[in-house]
Amino acid sequence: MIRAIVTDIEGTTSSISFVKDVLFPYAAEHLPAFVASHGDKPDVKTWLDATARDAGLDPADRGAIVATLLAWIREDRKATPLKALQGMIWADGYESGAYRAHMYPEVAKQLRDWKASGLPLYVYSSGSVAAQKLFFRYSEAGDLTPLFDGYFDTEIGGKREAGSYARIAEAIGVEAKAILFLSDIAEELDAARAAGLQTTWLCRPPLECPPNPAHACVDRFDAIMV
Ligand SMILES: CSCCC(=O)C(=O)COP(=O)(O)O
Ligand SMILES: [Mg+2]
Repeated sequence: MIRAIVTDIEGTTSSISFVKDVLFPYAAEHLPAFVASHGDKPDVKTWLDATARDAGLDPADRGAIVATLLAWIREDRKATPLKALQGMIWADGYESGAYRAHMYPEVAKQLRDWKASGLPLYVYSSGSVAAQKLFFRYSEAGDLTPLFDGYFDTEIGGKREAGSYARIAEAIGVEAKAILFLSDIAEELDAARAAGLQTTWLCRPPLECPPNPAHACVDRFDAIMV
C-alpha cells in the first residue's frame, strides 16, 4: 500500500521544454548582472566559492566563475551550486510575471485528489528546494505549494544514487516500500527501486512507453496506479 508519493519535476509534472527553453535561458541572461550586484552577499558568495572549489578556480576570479556557470547551464549540469544560484535568479522572473511554471493539464487535479485521500506529497528534483517552491508557487495551475509536505534536492544526494532515496524515506518517516517515486528518467527510477521504493515512469507524448518497460509506465498522472 502506498503511504507517500515523491515526484520529480522536469519531464514528470512539467515539460522539459519549459525548463530548457525558458528557465535556463533566463538564468544565463541574468547571471552576469546577478553576480556583479549580489556576489558579495553571504548566501550568494557561498555558492560562488563552491563553484570555484568544484571547478578548481581562484574564488576571486569572478569572470572565470561566471563563465563556468554559463557552461554548466549549457551542459545542463546538475551541480548543487549552479542549482542554488539559478533558484535565486529565477525568483525575479516569477515575481515580475516574466513566466509561470508549466504544469501538464491533469497534474494539479491529481495532486489535489491524492492529497485529499490522505497521501502526503513530496518533491525530489535537481532544482534547489528554493527553486522548487517558486516553481509550484508560481505555476500555470496556481499556487500548488499547500499540497506538498516537503521538498528534497541534490543536497540529499544525486538522483541516480540509491542512497538518496533511502535518506528521503528516512526523512519522510515512511518505509521505502510504501513510497511511490515518479520520474521520467529510468536511471532515477532504477536507483529508487534499488532503495526499495515503488516506481512509476512518466513517458510524456511524443515519447511512448516501451513494449516491456522496466518500471510501471504511464503517459499522464491520472493513469498512475496508487
Ligand atoms: C525546480 S526548478 C527547475 C528544474 C531544474 O533546474 C532541473 O534541473 C530539473 O531537474 P529534475 O530533477 O526536476 O528533472
Ligand atoms: Mg525529470
